[in-house]
Amino acid sequence: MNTLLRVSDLRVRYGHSVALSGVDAQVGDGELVAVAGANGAGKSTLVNAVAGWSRGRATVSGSIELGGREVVSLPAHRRCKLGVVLVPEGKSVFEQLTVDENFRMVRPPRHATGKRYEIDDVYEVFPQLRERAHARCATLSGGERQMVAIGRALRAAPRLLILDEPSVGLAPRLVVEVLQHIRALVEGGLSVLLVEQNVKAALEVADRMYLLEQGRVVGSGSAAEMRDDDRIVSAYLGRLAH
Ligand SMILES: Nc1ncnc2c1ncn2[C@@H]1O[C@H](COP(=O)(O)OP(=O)(O)OP(=O)(O)O)[C@@H](O)[C@H]1O
Repeated sequence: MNTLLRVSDLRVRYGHSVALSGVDAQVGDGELVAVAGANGAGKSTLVNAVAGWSRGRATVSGSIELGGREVVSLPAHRRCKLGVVLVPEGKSVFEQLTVDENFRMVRPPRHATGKRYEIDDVYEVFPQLRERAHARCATLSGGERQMVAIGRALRAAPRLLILDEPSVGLAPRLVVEVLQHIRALVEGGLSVLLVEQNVKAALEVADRMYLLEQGRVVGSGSAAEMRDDDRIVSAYLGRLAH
């Protein structure tokens, strides 16, 4: 499998406070890689750094390669044109606009290298949104809103889709549904980097997982290996559940 994203020795500081130190991580073509860790472990900092976003004054060093090209010093909009598309945590939809209007607002970059999703293609991915095409997003369920957010990201022709906690605030049934939609996109060839608090659900769909603790990768492996990792079992799965 070709490596699409290669993060090497990534360090991120907010002022004097170190949020990530020496992080190495990869995402292969057509791979779903999850990132897990406790609150404050550095998950959002990692995916924001990959996308070139920052919620504050972050100092980033190290290497971030996309398809062999160094992108660490490129601004977010240039990375987006190269196919790095981030859906941040929270509501990334325009609530007062309809589903259709949300999709129409996003056009793929002219020289997009990722797969282009026309609006009809997005409705193929999320059939239930077709029925709600003319509904204002404010009237949708949390799960549907998350699908709109992902649909908007697909419209930007991603090569690497980055999702920061897409299941936050969703009922368990919807968590599974949203994650299954994400898995289906990966089966279609997309590469996904997924931050997910619900580690059990993430391990059902991910190919591999990184575990972050205090800004460092303390464990990584295939979903099967991580299901047996003592830290994952004790912190997220529970001995009995296991
Ligand atoms: N803009 C900022 N300015 C200063 N410190 C920050 C900033 N953003 C994050 N941090 C700090 O960096 C560390 C990593 O935060 P981050 O949000 O990446 O963790 P996380 O694993 O995504 O946590 P959560 O699950 O709570 O979202 C934390 O100690 C946090 O307080």
